[in-house]
Amino acid sequence: MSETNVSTLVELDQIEKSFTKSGKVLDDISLKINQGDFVSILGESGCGKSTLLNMIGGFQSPSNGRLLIGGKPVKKPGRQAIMLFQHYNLLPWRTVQKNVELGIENEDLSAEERRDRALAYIKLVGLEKSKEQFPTQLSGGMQQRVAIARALAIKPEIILMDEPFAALDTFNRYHLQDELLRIHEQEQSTIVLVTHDIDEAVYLSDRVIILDSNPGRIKRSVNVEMPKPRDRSHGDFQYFRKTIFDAFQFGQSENQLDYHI
Ligand SMILES: Nc1ncnc2c1ncn2[C@@H]1O[C@H](COP(=O)(O)OP(=O)(O)OP(=O)(O)O)[C@@H](O)[C@H]1O
Repeated sequence: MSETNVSTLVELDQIEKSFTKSGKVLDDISLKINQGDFVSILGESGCGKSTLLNMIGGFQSPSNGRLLIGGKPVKKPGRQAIMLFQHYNLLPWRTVQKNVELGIENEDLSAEERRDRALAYIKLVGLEKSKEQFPTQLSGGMQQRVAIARALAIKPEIILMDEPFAALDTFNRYHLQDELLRIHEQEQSTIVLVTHDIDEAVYLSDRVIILDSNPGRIKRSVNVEMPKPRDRSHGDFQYFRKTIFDAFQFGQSENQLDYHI
């Protein structure tokens, strides 16, 4: 295998993951993610997408293989990779401002520096007017924006997203996808997104990794070579959707598919 170069942020080399009860869940996963990449992982339910994300985040260890972030083995969760979930995990008794400050309370910052940094990311996600509100006063889309601001304030090297927009209605989901693209461009973040939504993967990603099941292996990697922001009605967009859809359809009857297209 080649040496990790400057732009490679995450490197998985022949990763396997087995659980005592479930047996081998992931097999022979080799993948490089460059700094600033937006990579989506698509696959059937239970194929190991969350397990893969958890390993990159240091929440679980590979059974075999090598997993490096910035050239160093991932041994435990840390600030290098932050996970965002479908449920926003905000503290209901804290305001937006205080929720965003939460992740940086252990950092060596004065109260003013902490407040200013949190506020900068609250502004970035367009919630400045809501900074003194509590989570229950916000829509689901706004709560997810708070969670995104909280993750960004930590300045992680990589943001891991496990179906972050699945709980939102279509309108809010499209809106948040556009926000995420803007943030990705502005912050040059590295993002790994697990999704069931082919349209979402094509709209957002530089690369879509399609996993097989039992055990989860990389079936196909598709580079979505289209400028952003993307037009969902463009022929090239349809082409990438179809390419990915066909990769799933192979060997399956249509009624087994559980994907939004
Ligand atoms: N801690 C664990 N102990 C035992 N088995 C586990 C554990 N975590 C995950 N698994 C098993 O590993 C397999 C992959 O689970 P995982 O949650 O990674 O799949 P997924 O692709 O994210 O699924 P979904 O799309 O439904 O969220 C499943 O069979 C699951 O039961």
